[in-house]
Amino acid sequence: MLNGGTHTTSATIEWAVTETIRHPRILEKAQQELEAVVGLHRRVEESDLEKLPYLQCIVKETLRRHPPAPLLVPHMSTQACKVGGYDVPKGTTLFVNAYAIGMDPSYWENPLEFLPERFAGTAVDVRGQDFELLPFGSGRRSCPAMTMGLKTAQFAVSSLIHAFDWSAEIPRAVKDLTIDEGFCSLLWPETPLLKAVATPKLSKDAY
Ligand code: HEM
Repeated sequence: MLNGGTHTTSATIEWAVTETIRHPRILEKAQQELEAVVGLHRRVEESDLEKLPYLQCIVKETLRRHPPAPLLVPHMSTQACKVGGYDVPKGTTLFVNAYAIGMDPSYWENPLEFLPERFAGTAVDVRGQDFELLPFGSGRRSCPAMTMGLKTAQFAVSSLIHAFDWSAEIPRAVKDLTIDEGFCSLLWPETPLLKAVATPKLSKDAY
């Protein structure tokens, strides 16, 4: 429970903040939404999250582009079945490649691109009902804490980009920042992605 809940959530937060800082256009759009909903005189509260659709798109896109558990956890077939024309005997260990599903160009246009807008105005969600996007798995053994994971990630990401302006530390240019992925059952940033510089942007009494 502790392992499954901590690294998955922290990887989501790290990827989301990194992608947002790498794309100044996305950072600016998210900050505009936050300023309109929350303002500059207090910090984000949990009750604000549902009023932040663009922020929700950023977290969804993060879970598509960098799913923290790209192969979910191993499953086992409880009975013999056929999948995609292949016979799967009872008792077979099965891996679901959620990473490949989220990158499938027949479902996702320009899948390598980090583009939160692709979720605007669509009903596609991350909760296991839409099979083109399965960062939490699906069915009986899907993540039992997906709501908690989502809310925690949304809260942390929105708090960080609302309370601070972000820039990448000179001399590394923003465009050169690597997003190489490391994999050891979970999908991690291969190298520390950013030495980011945070500049407070709220009124002093908000901190
Ligand atoms: C963004 C955050 C999270 C992501 C992306 C995530 C993802 C996943 C995935 C992919 C699975 C396996 C599903 C499958 O194989 O079908 C899983 C299972 C699980 N997760 Fe999460 N998770 C997150 C947060 C959490 C949190 C916060 C907790 C606990 C507080 C948690 C507890 C668990 C547990 C206990 C299981 C095993 C369920 C079972 O075997 O029946 N997860 N999670």
